[in-house]
Amino acid sequence: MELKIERLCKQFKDKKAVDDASLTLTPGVWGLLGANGAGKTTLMRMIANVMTPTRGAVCYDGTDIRKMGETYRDIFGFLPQDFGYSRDFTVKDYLEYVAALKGVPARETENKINHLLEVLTLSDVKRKKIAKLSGGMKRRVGIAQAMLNEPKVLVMDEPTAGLDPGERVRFRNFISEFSHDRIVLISTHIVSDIEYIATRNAIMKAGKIVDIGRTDELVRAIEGKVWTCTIPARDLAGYEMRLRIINQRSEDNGQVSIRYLSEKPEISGAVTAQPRLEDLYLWYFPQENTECEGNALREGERN
Ligand SMILES: Nc1ncnc2c1ncn2[C@@H]1O[C@H](COP(=O)(O)OP(=O)(O)OP(=O)(O)O)[C@@H](O)[C@H]1O
Repeated sequence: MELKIERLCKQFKDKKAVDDASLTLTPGVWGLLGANGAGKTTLMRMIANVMTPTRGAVCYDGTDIRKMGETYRDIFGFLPQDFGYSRDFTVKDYLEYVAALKGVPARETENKINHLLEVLTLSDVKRKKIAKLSGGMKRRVGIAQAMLNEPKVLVMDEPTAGLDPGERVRFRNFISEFSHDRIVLISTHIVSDIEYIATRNAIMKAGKIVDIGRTDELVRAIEGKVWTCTIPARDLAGYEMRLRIINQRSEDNGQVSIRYLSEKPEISGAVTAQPRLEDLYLWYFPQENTECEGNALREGERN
């Protein structure tokens, strides 16, 4: 099974949102990484067949998805950045409605919904209106609707946005299991969410796919460029001006341990560290601030 993205382009007036992107997705979890505006959402919408490419094609096992019609809908699941629902829908009503739209056989619907509600810890709110749920719960309802038809190809745009650390860990385990024999494409700003589960990654910059590979292959590009050391806290501001500091942690005695990207050690006593996907991301996108939920989770997981 493969989903082949062939020289895909999307032009919005004078903006090339996706520029000649080619990528062959095979079973497993794929991370789609890119800064804001890189073109991830536009690419995913074309893969979901809800946006027409200006040029190029997406082919599922050799057939253009635009020619597949309902057959593609049956094997495809999509979590858009904002999924639409009527304000009056309860979680259960909404999932039943989506199941019917997706042609899930009526006799299987209840079991499938209950299973997803349980795994996504939504069982307690199944009779609540979606509009009244927290952001993280709404996101999980979105994940459930995308997975109702047990899709062969599952595309999720920022699925972990708004999930708390525990929910993210459960999500990752669930997706890892689910991805066996299926293609799962996930875009996220929380790099650590992808790092743990992605079989492969595609990196997108200014509409182009600039790198594709397994995490260990990709991070080889910055081998010897990630450093760690401990410095006096009072010197931190000075180093922040000169170095690309990825992470910092206050230690006892007014010290701070830092992790930074540099061609050379720059600070005496610094040692090289094993590069991670987040380091690579910051190498590609130096202006991005990844000081977000993902870092908090990673620190917790290290301890
Ligand atoms: N309908 C549209 N009309 C005009 N420009 C658009 C449209 N949709 C997206 N763009 C532009 O295309 C570029 C890529 O946008 P896109 O939303 O695909 O990026 P992204 O990587 O998903 O970013 P984010 O992470 O912020 O969602 C951006 O410059 C965006 O402003």
